[in-house]
Amino acid sequence: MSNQAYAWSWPKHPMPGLGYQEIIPRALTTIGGHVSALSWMDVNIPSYIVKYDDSNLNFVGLMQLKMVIQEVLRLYPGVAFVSREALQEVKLGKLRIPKGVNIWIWLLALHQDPKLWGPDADKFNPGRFANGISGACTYPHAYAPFGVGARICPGQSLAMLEMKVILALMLPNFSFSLSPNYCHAPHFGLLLEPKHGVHLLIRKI
Ligand code: HEM
Repeated sequence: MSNQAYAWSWPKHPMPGLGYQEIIPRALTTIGGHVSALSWMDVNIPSYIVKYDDSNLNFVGLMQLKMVIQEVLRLYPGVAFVSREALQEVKLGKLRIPKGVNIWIWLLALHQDPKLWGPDADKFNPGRFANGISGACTYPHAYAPFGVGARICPGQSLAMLEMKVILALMLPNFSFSLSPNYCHAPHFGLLLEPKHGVHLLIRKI
């Protein structure tokens, strides 16, 4: 591939799969659309990622990449809600929940509540995770892209590792920006999906 820009469209995945099939294109779109917002890193995106042929692993880079993924999962949790059934009547604050009622916890609302995340709750700001999840929001359980409690996603560590590896291989070698054809339309199917697919311009670095 020469260093000219290529248009690329990541189609909607034909079958609902594990969340990262949606998260990787979403991460690239978010990164492509927010290159200036990443100036908090004070470095170019490609330079902070590990290169596998380097003998010195760049752990700071990996931490920052983790923060980028965490922020993408906050704004666009692939699994948009988790549900629980009340096995017995329970009181949550002033709310009485009868036995047998299904409760849907809508992660988009939880992840963008300014009372929990501050006034920039709707902004892409990976730096908020610099001191971990508890440093990013007032109530750590409010961050739940992998669910909560006993039924929390058992694949979360594998998923985070896979996303880091995939992005660490792509970002040092290609730059991404949004195509003028991109239409921002998060859509709730079984997963939170880009309704019209993902359109990116890719340039070999
Ligand atoms: C970005 C990727 C992923 C996301 C966002 C994600 C998210 C979730 C969420 C929100 C739940 C529901 C948790 C709850 O109800 O509290 C869940 C459950 C589950 N996930 Fe994932 N997941 C991902 C990747 C994976 C991977 C890679 C695996 C396996 C290799 C996996 C296996 C499972 C299983 C088996 C459950 C059901 C757990 C149970 O009900 O006890 N997930 N996931």
